[in-house]
Amino acid sequence: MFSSLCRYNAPRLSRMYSAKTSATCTTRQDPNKPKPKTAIVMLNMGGPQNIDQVGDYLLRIMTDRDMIQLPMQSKLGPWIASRRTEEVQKKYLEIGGGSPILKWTNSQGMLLTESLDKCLPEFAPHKHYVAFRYVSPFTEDAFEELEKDGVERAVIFSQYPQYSCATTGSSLNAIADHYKLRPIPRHIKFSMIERWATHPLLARVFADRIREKLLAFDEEVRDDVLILFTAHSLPLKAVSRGDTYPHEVAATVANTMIELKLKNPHRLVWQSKVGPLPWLQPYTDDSIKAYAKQGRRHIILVPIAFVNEHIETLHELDIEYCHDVAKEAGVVHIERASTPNAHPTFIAALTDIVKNHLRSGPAVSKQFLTRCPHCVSQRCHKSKEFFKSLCSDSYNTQEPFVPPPNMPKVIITEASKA
Ligand SMILES: C=CC1=C(C)c2cc3[nH]c(cc4nc(cc5[nH]c(cc1n2)c(C)c5CCC(=O)O)C(CCC(=O)O)=C4C)c(C)c3C=C
Ligand code: FES
Ligand SMILES: [Fe+2]
Repeated sequence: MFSSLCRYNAPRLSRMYSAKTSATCTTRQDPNKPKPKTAIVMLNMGGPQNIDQVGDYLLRIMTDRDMIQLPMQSKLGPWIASRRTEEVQKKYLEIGGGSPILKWTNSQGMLLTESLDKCLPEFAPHKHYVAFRYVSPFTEDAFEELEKDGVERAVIFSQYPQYSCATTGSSLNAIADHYKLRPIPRHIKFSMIERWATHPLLARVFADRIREKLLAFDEEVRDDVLILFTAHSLPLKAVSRGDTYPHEVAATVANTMIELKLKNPHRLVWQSKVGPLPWLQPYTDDSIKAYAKQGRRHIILVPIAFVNEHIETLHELDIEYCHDVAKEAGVVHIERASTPNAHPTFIAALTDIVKNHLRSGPAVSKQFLTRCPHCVSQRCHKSKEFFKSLCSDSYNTQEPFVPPPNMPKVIITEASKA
């Protein structure tokens, strides 16, 4: 049974976006909205909205030295990008013509700010700004827009739950670069949420997503289904440098298993390697094949480092692994857990994270200010100094993080079901 692919309808993009998309494209048009007081800047890498954007998107990724360091990068990066373009364009065509990441980020932003307006009236009105690293709406545009809107405070909120210097770190460096070229708006109080891998409601939403799919298995095998958590891999060079991403992903996995309260076996495996250098293993496709050989033929794949659907889930997991690889390996039944998307518990998680942050900070965490043990990048050093100064007026940067006393209360509103 290869039902993930059959049952899942890849969301079709309702319209093609122009080259430059507003950072607040779904909220900007409303003239009745009051002037925002608090900006929620949602950092992510972004994905191409149509296949014409794929070439430039890949070029930006492969030439970003925060993302990956290649030998002779100025030549090898563009070469890998152009060699990959046609193949990646085909994949985007197979999932509806582009990445749904903008659609999901906007839905999450709208639901989050609605919910914040209700529970934090002292900071309202809140407005979300989408800040993508490699495609429009770009990070720089989001900051220009929030300055124009005249906000009083801005929360820089990474949408990667687990921090990596390659992903969130790269977006933050782009903000530091942006303000090298223009005056820093000192009247705005800036602060940052750069990681939230261990938030209890994140584990709860992943556990819900797994339970949804466990029900599709026959009762006799349900307790033995192998839960295969899968995350985007990372070059081994970055792991050896001390990037925190692998252990933060493992922490989300552990919390999810605790929340599930099930005795099913589980493992963490890695997907989406790019380029010639060695990356963190075991790879997801190899693991499916190897487990099938060992006789483990009932599997759920759980994308644990993505909060919304995109090419890595809709194509790599659903089409390549759940369908092609699993079928060939003789897997009897494989399912793929949905990503959080607009699940009400996920919106409650985002709300709780921002609420705790705005109420008790810190504006910038000590964890962020500490570099990887083997980091030699002056860019990282300068960017951390920049954020220390940018966020210093907002709260006491020395204030320790106070985790919520108990499991936060989940207030489920009539948020749209994913
Ligand atoms: C070049 C090196 C890359 C590193 C390191 C890397 C880390 C990394 N990426 C994500 C999340 C996503 N990556 C996505 C696509 C994507 N990633 C890379 C390269 C690296 N990623 C490329 C070249 C691409 C484009 C697609 C492809 O060519 O295969 C996406 C999908 C975006 C979308 O379609 O909407 C996500 C999400 C994480 C979490 C991560 C970890 C450190
Ligand atoms: S590479 Fe991690 S802080 Fe520089
Ligand atoms: Fe990636």
